[in-house]
Amino acid sequence: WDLWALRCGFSADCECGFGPDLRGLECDLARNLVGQPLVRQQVMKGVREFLEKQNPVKPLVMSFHGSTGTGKTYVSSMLVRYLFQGGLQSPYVHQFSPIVHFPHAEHIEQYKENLKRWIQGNLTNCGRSAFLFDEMDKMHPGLIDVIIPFLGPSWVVYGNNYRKAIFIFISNAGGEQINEMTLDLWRAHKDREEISLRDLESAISKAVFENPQSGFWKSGIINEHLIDFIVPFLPLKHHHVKQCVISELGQQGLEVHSDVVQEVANSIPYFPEEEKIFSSTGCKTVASRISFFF
Ligand SMILES: Nc1ncnc2c1ncn2[C@@H]1O[C@H](COP(=O)(O)OP(=O)(O)OP(=O)(O)O)[C@@H](O)[C@H]1O
Repeated sequence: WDLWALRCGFSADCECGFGPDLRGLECDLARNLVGQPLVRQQVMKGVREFLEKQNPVKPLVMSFHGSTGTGKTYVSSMLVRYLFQGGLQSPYVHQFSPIVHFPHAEHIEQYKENLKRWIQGNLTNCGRSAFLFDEMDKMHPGLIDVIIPFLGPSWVVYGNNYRKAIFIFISNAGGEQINEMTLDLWRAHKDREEISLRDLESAISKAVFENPQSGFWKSGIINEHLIDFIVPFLPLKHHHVKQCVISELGQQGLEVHSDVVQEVANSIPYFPEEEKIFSSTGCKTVASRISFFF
């Protein structure tokens, strides 16, 4: 018996390699995701509520927003790892990156057709599929709206029930607004974690909808409220970066020396220019920087 067989043993859904381990996900997020309490809360709420329903009324649609290196890709891959056998390598988990899949603006009509067919084909193959759309801010505006029929509550689309699917959008759009609001809170001597989810959600929706550079520009996905959970990733502070350094040292099998931890964290740029409170690159460059200090 391997662990996966045990996890799947009693679940009818497991035929698509789908065997959710929500406890594992919750533990991993609590242990390893640094400085993102809203993310933990929103992701767990979203996935739990969705999976509790035998017959969900619509697919689960989550949109991750935040500036670079704050953990969006990290959380999305962790999430699919606890849902699908093989995680990102599962044949039922599909990733799209505009630079790779939709590079030329002049081919947008062809991309629309391909994307619609691709989603439809994969959902026909397995209703429990997951679709990850990376770098939504680099997506040509208008393209993403072809998937609207798959995101809503319709019973059937093109003859199939697609309401068990999971869609995740990832983007830097809205990151500036999140950082600005977090900074305002800091300036008001309030805790970073006191930030209001509701205020963030509306600032992010407005920012992505009104920005012509965003894949969600004037998108029906925003207008028709098809996103169930907007997940804001807050900028990380110096002590969060130190935690990333410690966990990266552990992963690389290196000894944790407090002076190295401090030096790596100090070597990263912080904003605003004067006060240097939040990391400009989150934890993104931590892994590559460690080698400079050994
Ligand atoms: N909040 C966090 N907690 C723990 N580790 C983190 C966190 N944020 C980032 N990291 C570390 O930094 C690496 C890079 O982060 P990640 O790729 O998730 O950033 P991102 O938000 O997707 O950035 P980008 O917008 O540039 O794609 C991760 O693989 C992880 O090791």
